[in-house]
Amino acid sequence: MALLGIDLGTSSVKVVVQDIQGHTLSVSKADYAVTAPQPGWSESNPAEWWSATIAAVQAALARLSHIEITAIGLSGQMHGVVLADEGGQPVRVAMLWSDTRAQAELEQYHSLPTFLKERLANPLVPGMAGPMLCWLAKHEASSYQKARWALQPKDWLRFCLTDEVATDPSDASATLLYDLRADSWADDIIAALGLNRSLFPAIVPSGAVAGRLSARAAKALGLPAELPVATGAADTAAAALGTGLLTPGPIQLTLGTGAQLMQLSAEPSADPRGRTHLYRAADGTHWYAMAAVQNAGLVLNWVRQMFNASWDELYASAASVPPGAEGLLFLPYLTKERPHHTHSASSGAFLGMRIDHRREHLLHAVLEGIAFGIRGAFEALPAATKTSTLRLAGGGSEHPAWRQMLANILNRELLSVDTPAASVRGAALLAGIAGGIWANAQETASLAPRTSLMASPAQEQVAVYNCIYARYLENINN
Ligand SMILES: Nc1ncnc2c1ncn2[C@@H]1O[C@H](COP(=O)(O)OP(=O)(O)O)[C@@H](O)[C@H]1O
Ligand SMILES: O=C(CO)[C@@H](O)[C@H](O)COP(=O)(O)O
Repeated sequence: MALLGIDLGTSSVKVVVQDIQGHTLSVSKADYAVTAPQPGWSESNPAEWWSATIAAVQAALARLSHIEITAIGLSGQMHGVVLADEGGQPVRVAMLWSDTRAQAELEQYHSLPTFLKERLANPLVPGMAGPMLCWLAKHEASSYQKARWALQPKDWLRFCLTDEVATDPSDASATLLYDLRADSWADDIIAALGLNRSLFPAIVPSGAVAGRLSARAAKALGLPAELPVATGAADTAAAALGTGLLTPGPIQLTLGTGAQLMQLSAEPSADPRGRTHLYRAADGTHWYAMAAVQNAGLVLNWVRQMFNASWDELYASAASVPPGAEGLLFLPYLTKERPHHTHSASSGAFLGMRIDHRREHLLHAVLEGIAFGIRGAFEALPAATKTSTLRLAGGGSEHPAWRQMLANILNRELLSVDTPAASVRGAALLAGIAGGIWANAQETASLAPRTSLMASPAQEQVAVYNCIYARYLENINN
């Protein structure tokens, strides 16, 4: 008996086959493109998601012989929107969380009555399904009208697997179309924005069976038809479940194309300063506060392309150049950042460049700039000052020199969670709940991966970084 987890990330799809004791039997991944056809736009082609999923599932299964998959679970990048027709065909490419074209449409949100805005319990940012649908309705009315469904990425993928449409609370709550108190689509807000309510699917618990693998999808993946497919969860929520984070307290930092700092809460308490998000967790009982960083791995991807640098070269610069890159400071605002600070730079910059700076200074400064951005987000979480340790997860957290830089800049101990990919492990656990292995998320607690100390802040560097961080804050506030 084994479980199949699929995580539809921003840069790649990850697949895991896991046994019911929580051991990883096989992993695979397949990449796809994120494109920016115009400044501020961020899109992916769902057809590439589907072909990458087929390739990754086939590759994961090919490494195993005689494996019997009991159920499939999903997780995925959050906030974006796929407009699909009745049969699930996308009517245009997907718009992603890093897309900022709907900035002007936020005005529609700002003009909602306060009692309605309060139900959203979240800061208003453009890269969420709600504002992006307002943009589509206004600027691409033909696609908007052709659409039968407006889906989050992993919900579209499940549609391909099962021919059934659904979403779950963790993804629905991250659309700016959800009432966090009532735990349902915010019908009156959807109506006030002039959006069509019937675009949004039923909300089904993350660990419920949302459909069964269709004969067509089964043939493509090389699996038996009729396997139960769990509704699944948003990637940050799935990462908490996958790392065994099932109670309020610890703060977890997930580094991927974006970076997220999250902490579970027992109550749906919105951030009164409007700096951090509040969403539903994957366990069906908690909420979580999240400070999300747009400019994390996507800036690493950009700098690698610009400088034609390998991952090793990029990370080697963390140790080969002294803290502060000898006066060079990078502001990582390549896309509009989420509102952790009252002000933030509206574009990226290298500041303090001199003739003696070499390529590795630029690479090093980029790593530092991203880490300063993560520190800003961390400090926006109300519990940050009480926390001396952070749990670290995600595909962008693997290099020791980068982890050490993060520990020094955040001035926190970093714990590693012993799992190759947290979100996809969460997806596999949700498959287990849908498949009847566990009754609920709490029952997976005994499978939690081990944590161990991975990096401690070096105090002499912490002091240096505190000064450079002050310079960073001054510059982003200008
Ligand atoms: N050595 C590395 N190989 C691949 N990606 C890396 C590496 N180091 C950092 N990254 C970053 O991590 C991201 C991939 O992490 P992952 O958790 O798979 O993200 P996602 O879910 O966004 O696809 C990439 O966008 C990249 O910026
Ligand atoms: O935007 C957020 C959270 O607000 C991310 O959770 C995205 O969902 C992307 O995650 P990765 O694909 O970078 O892991």
